[in-house]
Amino acid sequence: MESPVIVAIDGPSGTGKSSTSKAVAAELGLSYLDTGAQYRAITWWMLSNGIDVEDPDEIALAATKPVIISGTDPKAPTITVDGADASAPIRTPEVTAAVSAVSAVPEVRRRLVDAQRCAAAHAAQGIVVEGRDIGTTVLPDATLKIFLTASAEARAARRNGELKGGQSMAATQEALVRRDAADSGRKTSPLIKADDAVEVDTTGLSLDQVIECVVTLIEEKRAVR
Ligand SMILES: Nc1ncnc2c1ncn2[C@@H]1O[C@H](COP(=O)(O)OP(=O)(O)O)[C@@H](O)[C@H]1O
Ligand SMILES: Nc1ccn([C@@H]2O[C@H](COP(=O)(O)OP(=O)(O)O)[C@@H](O)[C@H]2O)c(=O)n1
Repeated sequence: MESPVIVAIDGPSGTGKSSTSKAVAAELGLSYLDTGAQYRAITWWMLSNGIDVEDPDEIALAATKPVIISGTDPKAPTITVDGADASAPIRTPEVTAAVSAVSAVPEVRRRLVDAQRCAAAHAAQGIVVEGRDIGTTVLPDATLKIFLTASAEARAARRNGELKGGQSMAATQEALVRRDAADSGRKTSPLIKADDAVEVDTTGLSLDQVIECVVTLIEEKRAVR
């Protein structure tokens, strides 16, 4: 019996991790886990409960309090916090501005990484897990590791497209680069390409081309197992 395929897709903001991961998982009948949504969810809980997100000690003390549950159907992924749907509030600018600080706290990472590994272990058909540290820390033995990249300009343009012009391109790019730096520069599980990850620069590619590329890489891996 072939063991389930485990795919790790990491990379900075706006490279296409979520869009690609969901589409690839749906096409191949795999589960899907958005680990960024989990970090956003715990950040939203902290903000909603008056935790000072500039105080790592206060964050650490509260790290295990919220119950965070991710649904892994790529066609309809879900995330709840203490039983309530959190899919909308976790995408607000307030959460986006605070998530890197909360995510840098080891106690936060420890509880979420345990949950991520558990989800991967229970995905009978296999799973695509996207984030910042999946290939390096969460699932180092993944069947295939992809590291998506793109120019800061392309990523800002894509993000701005999503924000429906809520802020200038320059402001979006500046916020993106700042968060990338925070994620890459932190001590615990920094954003970095795993040595055995396949890098895909998506700058000049359409989303469909990226999806096709990743599906092909997975099928090639499966063929030699
Ligand atoms: N290669 C691409 N070309 C054009 N648009 C893209 C590409 N990849 C993703 N997008 C779009 O950019 C936005 C951000 O993509 P997303 O998958 O959320 O990136 P990430 O999860 O890496 O932040 C979405 O609107 C998505 O449809
Ligand atoms: N595996 C992960 C995933 C996200 N994160 C943190 O969560 C934030 C939001 O992740 P996200 O994937 O929702 O962000 P985008 O790439 O969609 O902009 C990141 O900027 C990181 O600070 C992390 O630390 N580790």
